[in-house]
Amino acid sequence: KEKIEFTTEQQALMRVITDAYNKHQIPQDVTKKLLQDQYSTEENFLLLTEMATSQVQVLVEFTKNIPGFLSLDREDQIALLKGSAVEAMFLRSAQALNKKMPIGHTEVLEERIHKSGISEEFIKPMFNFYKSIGELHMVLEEQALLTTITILTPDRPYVKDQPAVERLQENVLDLLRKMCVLHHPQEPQYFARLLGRLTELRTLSHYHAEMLASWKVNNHKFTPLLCEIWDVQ
Ligand SMILES: O=C(c1ccccc1)c1ccc(-c2nc3ccccc3n2[C@H](C(=O)NC2CCCCC2)C2CCCCC2)cc1
Repeated sequence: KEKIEFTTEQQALMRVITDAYNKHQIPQDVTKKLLQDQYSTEENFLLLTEMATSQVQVLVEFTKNIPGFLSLDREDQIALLKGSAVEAMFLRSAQALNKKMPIGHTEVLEERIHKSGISEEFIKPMFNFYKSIGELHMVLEEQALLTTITILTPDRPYVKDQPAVERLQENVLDLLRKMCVLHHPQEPQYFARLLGRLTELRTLSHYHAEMLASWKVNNHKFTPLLCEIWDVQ
């Protein structure tokens, strides 16, 4: 059995990232709202744009707490945020769906999402992703580290100093690998499975602009922040 040792730096990194992940999350009221009422397609679209807008704001605050992020080139910081915002949104959505809820609530929530106005062709890949995240039973630290790794992806469009991002990402990858052995000792491939989800996530975000266009509403109105981040309008 491999003895897991964390260096002092790794312990500090884990704490900073976990605390920031906990602190910067929108109140899970989207699930409460969805469980309360059945909304029209228009209302659901508006709800998504509101939730996604506040989630981008929260993501910006979260990245400020990633050690080294603010020392990156300023334009690279923007490129990393822009490149990871949709993926971070789907990760948060997956966690919102897979959260422990009273009996029957998850089914109601899934039903409401199915009926929200999202076109059928995108429902399947989206729920496949949510299910594959749920099966991993990630602990909170793993969720926080996985989100950080997504943000610190060196090969996003327009990133100039990729090696600087790689160095930051490597530290977080090393820490996540150890956390996986610690929390899932019986599953030696767990770390690899976790990283495999990032490939699925990138595919989802690749189609996102097209997915939005297919949402059955007349005019797709977005906030200025979403127009920036989502490449829409
Ligand atoms: O961009 C999306 C898309 C996908 C396919 C086609 C077109 C757009 C696309 C993206 C997230 C979700 C999505 N999956 C969810 C899983 C569980 C709970 C809510 C979820 N949502 C939406 C949501 O508000 N997500 C929040 C979660 C916190 C972080 C910010 C985002 C609502 C919006 C009201 C209607 C029903 C779903 C649903 C959809």
